[in-house]
Amino acid sequence: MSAHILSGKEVAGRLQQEMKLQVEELKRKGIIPGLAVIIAGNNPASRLYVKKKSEASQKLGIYSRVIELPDDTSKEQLISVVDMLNEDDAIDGILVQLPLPQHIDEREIIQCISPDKDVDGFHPLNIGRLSTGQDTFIPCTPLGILKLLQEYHITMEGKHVVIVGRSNIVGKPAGQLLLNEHATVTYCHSKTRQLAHYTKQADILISAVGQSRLIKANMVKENAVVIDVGNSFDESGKLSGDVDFERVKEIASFITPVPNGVGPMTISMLLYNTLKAAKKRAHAKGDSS
Ligand SMILES: Nc1nc2c(c(=O)[nH]1)N[C@@H](CN(C=O)c1ccc(C(=O)N[C@@H](CCC(=O)O)C(=O)O)cc1)CN2
Repeated sequence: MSAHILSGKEVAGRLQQEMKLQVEELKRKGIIPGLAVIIAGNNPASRLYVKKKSEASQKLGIYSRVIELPDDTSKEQLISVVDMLNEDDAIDGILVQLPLPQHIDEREIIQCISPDKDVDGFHPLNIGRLSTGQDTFIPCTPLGILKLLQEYHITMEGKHVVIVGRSNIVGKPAGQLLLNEHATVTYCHSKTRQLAHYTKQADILISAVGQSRLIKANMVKENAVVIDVGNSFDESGKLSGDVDFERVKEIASFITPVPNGVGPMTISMLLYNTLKAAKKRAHAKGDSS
């Protein structure tokens, strides 16, 4: 039997309808949630993602500011934009679209974002909070995966989750998050020997490497849940995930498609984190008045 499709598009749409009501409620209290996205350079994929973020924010009634900087922006210029946004009361969430141009060390920029406005959850303080199980901004893609699993009533406790990819954006925080949900987590990466040996053991397999159709049917256990975070292009230039979807769907119990699986959830969770930041502002305003 063919796997059930985990439709990120559908779930994200539902969550956004709920969040729209929450934005309206905040506005009634005099708070307009605000999100600033900084993009440096001309990476076409990054530009598309930023456009999606800005459009989705506006659709919900979130104030959206996109700051476009040239490819040769210096580290100092970028930091001064972040500093300015840290001080701006109209902005609840700040996001620096990654990757940055090669001459800039992402880590140096991310640690300048106020942890209270770090809606990507990439600041070292927020990473520490996640790893110690404290309330924090959880990186958008891992949080999107968690919400998607929850929406389809897929439990994580005691399951063996195998993550292929160890990026700071997806792989590492996804492992921390699912560990907090009491899963047993195995990380695989580009230096892992006999990848299939591990992937075949997964109850829940998450692939986040950006390599078109890396995960073949013979690498997946019968009835596994398969989450595809990949967004790359195949040899014919078609958008493709990390998973050989057509074959793997015959083996898996649940599977995310690409597009319309994890991608829309990433965008929704950015809105969720921005609302979380704005709610804190509303709370602080209420407390002081
Ligand atoms: N600062 C950040 N940078 C990056 C992040 C991030 O979370 N924060 N993640 C990725 C890119 N990303 C968001 O920024 C992202 C990737 C893919 C999608 C998406 O919706 N993909 C679609 C397919 C693309 C299309 O529509 O053509 C899908 O899978 O349905 C959204 C966001 C790296 N950088």
